[in-house]
Amino acid sequence: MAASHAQVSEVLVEEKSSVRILTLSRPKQLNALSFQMISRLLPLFLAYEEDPSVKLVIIKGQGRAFCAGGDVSAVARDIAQGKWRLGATFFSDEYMLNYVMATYSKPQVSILNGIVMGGGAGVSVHGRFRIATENTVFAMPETALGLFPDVGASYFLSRLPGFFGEYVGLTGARLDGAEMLACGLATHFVPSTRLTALEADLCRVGSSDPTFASTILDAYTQRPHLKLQSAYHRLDVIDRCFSRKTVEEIISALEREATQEPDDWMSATIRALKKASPASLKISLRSIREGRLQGVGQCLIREYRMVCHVMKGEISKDFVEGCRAILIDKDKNPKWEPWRLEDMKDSMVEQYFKRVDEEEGWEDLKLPPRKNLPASAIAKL
Ligand SMILES: CC(C)(COP(=O)(O)OP(=O)(O)OC[C@H]1O[C@@H](n2cnc3c(N)ncnc32)[C@H](O)[C@@H]1OP(=O)(O)O)[C@@H](O)C(=O)NCCC(=O)NCCSC(=O)/C=C/c1ccc(O)cc1
Repeated sequence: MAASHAQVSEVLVEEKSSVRILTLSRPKQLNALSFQMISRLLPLFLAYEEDPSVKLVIIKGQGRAFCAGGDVSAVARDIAQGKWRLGATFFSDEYMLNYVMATYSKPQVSILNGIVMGGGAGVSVHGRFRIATENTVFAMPETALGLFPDVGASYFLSRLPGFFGEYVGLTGARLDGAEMLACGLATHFVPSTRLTALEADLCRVGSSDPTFASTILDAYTQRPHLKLQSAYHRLDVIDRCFSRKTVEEIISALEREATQEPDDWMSATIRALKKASPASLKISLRSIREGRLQGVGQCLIREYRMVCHVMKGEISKDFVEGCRAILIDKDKNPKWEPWRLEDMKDSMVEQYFKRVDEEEGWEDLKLPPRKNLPASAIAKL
């Protein structure tokens, strides 16, 4: 099927010898992923995998963002009009793309020279090489939006050192390029002034064996210093608090630490948790914990069940409320339901992890078979 005008104009394609460069191009919306973008990226990635003349794929963003996430406002509109199944189609295609990237047989180089949030992490972190710069701002902000870290985040967050993934996923904390590199979300750090030269060098790669791209990237990478206030210096406190079994225990542990040694980081962390959707916090914690024991495909299948429940809104309607408060009315004052953590009962959390089976025609996410993959194609974190 021919690509539509929106598909073509929102993802720019350049062919440079054996390399394909894909540029996410909705700069005014910070390259938020539209349905058209996802449905263009997926067939392109599949075609490049089949094409022996393609050895490497570069993905980057136009303007000040790599990608600020899925286009939340479009989906919130659909849900408000009772069309949550349209959103489900968006997610199934998006997760499919995440899975293809996580199991991709050729190196994907993602250039993260700006904002990387939510769905933006999903189209980069699963790939082989992730290049951070001094402009990178990474976050998984979903709990502030009534959602949960999806796009395979329960896989990649649960693989971060200690309980850093729980910290990043529950609080929506922002990480800079140095922090992304330190925790493993990025594989390299390259100053933005060197990106043009790096891209030109990568275009000379003649093999899809990742060691060739790796040698080029190693020549450009730097070891940036973590800033003094970096959360990555707090791994001991993060592990002590975010390893707790429940969200309530995590907050109590942080509050105990704060009475002993109050500081700005501790207050900001507690504040972020208290402002987030209680329903989101509880399902996110369980999702990351389950992710620790699952492969990337299993994580995506489980997240798809969860996101369909979120969109159906039969347990909580926090996603529509979060979009209203953050992106539409921008009053930053969501009225969560339930409002208190203790009112989000285990039995309610449990429902998000079940099949949506009473729904006519609803099916679990079916991931495409991935055959004859080289050892380097396994999930990368
Ligand atoms: C911190 C940001 C990234 C930058 O702030 P800023 O520098 O002050 O810039 P603006 O907030 O003015 O953003 C510029 C424009 O981009 C738009 N935008 C900025 N992110 C977006 C965006 N994810 N979407 C749709 N317009 C956006 C934003 O609405 C605005 O549009 P406009 O008011 O018309 O100028 C800020 O935009 C922000 O918090 N964005 C939302 C980040 C976020 O929550 N990302 C989504 C995580 S959840 C996710 O990825 C999955 C979502 C999803 C859920 C269900 C689905 O079915 C499909 C997808």
